[in-house]
Amino acid sequence: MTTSFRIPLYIINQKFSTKQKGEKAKNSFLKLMACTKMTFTFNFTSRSSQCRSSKRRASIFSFFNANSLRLSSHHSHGALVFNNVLDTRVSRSNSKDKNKKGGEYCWGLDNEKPTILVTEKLGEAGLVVLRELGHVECAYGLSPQELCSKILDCDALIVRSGTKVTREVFEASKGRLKVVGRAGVGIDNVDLHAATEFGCIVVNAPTSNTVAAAELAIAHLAAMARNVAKADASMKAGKWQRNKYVGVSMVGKTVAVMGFGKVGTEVARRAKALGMNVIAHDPYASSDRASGIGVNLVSFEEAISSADFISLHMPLIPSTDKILNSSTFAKMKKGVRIINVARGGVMDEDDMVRALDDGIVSQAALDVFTEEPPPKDSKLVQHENVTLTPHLGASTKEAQEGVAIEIAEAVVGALKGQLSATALNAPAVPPQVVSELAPYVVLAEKLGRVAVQLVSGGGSGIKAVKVVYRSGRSRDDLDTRLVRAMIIKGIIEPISNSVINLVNADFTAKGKGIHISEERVGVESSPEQPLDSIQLQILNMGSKFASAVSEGGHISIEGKVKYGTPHLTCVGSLDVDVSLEGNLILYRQVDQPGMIGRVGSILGKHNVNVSFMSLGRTSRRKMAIVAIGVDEEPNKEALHDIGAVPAIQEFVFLKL
Ligand SMILES: NC(=O)c1ccc[n+]([C@@H]2O[C@H](COP(=O)([O-])OP(=O)(O)OC[C@H]3O[C@@H](n4cnc5c(N)ncnc54)[C@H](O)[C@@H]3O)[C@@H](O)[C@H]2O)c1
Ligand SMILES: O=C(O)[C@H](O)COP(=O)(O)O
Repeated sequence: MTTSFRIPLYIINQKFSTKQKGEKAKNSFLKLMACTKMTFTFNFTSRSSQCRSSKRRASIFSFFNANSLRLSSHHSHGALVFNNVLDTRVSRSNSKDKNKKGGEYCWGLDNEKPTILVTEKLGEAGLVVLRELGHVECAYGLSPQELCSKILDCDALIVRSGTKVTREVFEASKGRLKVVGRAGVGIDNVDLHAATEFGCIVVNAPTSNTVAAAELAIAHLAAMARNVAKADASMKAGKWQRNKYVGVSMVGKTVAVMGFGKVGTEVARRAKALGMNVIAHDPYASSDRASGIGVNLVSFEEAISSADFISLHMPLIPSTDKILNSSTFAKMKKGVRIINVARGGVMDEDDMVRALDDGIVSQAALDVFTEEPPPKDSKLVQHENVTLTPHLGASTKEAQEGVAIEIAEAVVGALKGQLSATALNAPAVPPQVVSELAPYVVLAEKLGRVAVQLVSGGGSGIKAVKVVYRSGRSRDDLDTRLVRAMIIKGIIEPISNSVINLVNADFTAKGKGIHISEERVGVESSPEQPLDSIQLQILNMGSKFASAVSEGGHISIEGKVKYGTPHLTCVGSLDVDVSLEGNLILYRQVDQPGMIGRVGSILGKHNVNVSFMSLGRTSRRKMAIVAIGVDEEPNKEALHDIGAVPAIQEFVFLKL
């Protein structure tokens, strides 16, 4: 059931700052209806239980909180600060709602619902979440060519393990694809590198199928030990072969869990409960965590050579590709039994057939294969000592319901510009960090834009950028990744056709040969605010506005956040104070009376509205830098007239 209610908001320069949840959160919203200025529409879906819908309401509420969402009557500023990070927008809706009064806004991407393509079966609960936000198209069994042609019209793609999301898919999307959601854990079918390059965030659903996969591993282990599948087939063939299918006991046997992550840990717990001696190998797991559940972490060699059963639970990555091969099989105990519910690629399947034929491996139980489905005549598939399931590890009703919701919420969050905790190619920035850095993110991008326009001959030759953060916070209490990404966006976007976001910022800067260095300078300021100022230096480049070059010889500008808005506070070595909004004229003049009136009247004559003005000077009647904010872009004649004022020695017009 979907309930929909409209929440008018009147929130000016004020943060939501409550931790209320559920009904309380709803009531808070409703109270705000009393002082309506604008109408915002949110759809809350009430699923199986009240708890679920409360959770959803609370999550939307915390979304506001997390993004320091301040909606003012200027709708352009109503766009979430975070839009700058992943490039989604909250914009004026084309709603045909007859009851609407005044401007109505709703979540959306440039006035349109996003299109979400689902290429493999996804639980209905997930589809419901997705449909709240966008158009959902389920198209199963697409060929690579069909996927490439469809992707052009899609903002998000949701896959399981059966869809190969290759570089070609990202290329074909021509930048429209903003998020790939993997409804499950393994992302070996997604070209992460290409996704990052194209600024597409990849999220997965890592937790919901853990138990299902562990249960299948244990089911395979027990069924293999007791010949369940073979005995079943034999009986169905009309036989009664009690002596032929004598199995082996599990109690007291050693099982080596290879990969002590989420699934491996759950397998270990269950194997312990079966009375098995559990050892594990995982180069990255902590021995404390292992010993906490009675598991001994051992080396790879020890694990494979001492185990009666080996259960594989590592990801398929270059270092695990064919990690089981003829040389490792040779080190195993004769008669070892192997279970693989991880990925087919972690073992060499031809070598496995040989190890089975040689009796090194007495039995294998496999859920995953190098090629899925494997060829029908595969020797491995046909081997009498191999038991198979068609990649069913995650296939329980419960896991699929959980995975569907988990991935749908991650994809919806990413489409709204939120960073997902399960993002695989973007830094996981905690919501509170996003929240407090929100105004600095805007400042950072504006500083980048200003700086690049000050470079003479365009900014394409920029090779080195230095960012100096002044902060009253302790050294390890400042996460600059968001801010750095937005500086890169500000510098690169005006001089290229790249679209930069948090996913691809560092990658793009590197690709363009721009080295970004960062420095932290401790200052006496309230640790409440994460940053006192951001200074941006473009190194080793000439400037078209010589006054922007600092004593150190670099183009240098500095900015601060004041009253929640970004301000330019220093150009070169001179202090100014202008709000970074609209467009900016910077000029250097001889400090003398009448200059402000003179320039002001030129702008007035050309119908250019001045929004603010600031002057910084070396000393009385010497030299001054003036920054003038203008709402409109002055025409050539106006700029010429300003340049012709005798006391103005140089000037530059900057678009923010
Ligand atoms: N068959 C299925 O349907 C199914 C279901 C869920 C997960 N899986 C697969 O199971 C595997 C594990 O999933 P998870 O959720 O536990 O992932 P996870 O990331 O929680 O755990 C993987 C573990 O492997 C470890 N590892 C990395 N390199 C290793 C190496 N060389 N040797 C040993 N360990 C190594 C990692 O440190 C990590 O602890 C993945 O391949 C996943 O795709 C399959
Ligand atoms: O990595 C996973 O999550 C599992 O292999 C499940 O894959 P599936 O979604 O294709 O069932």
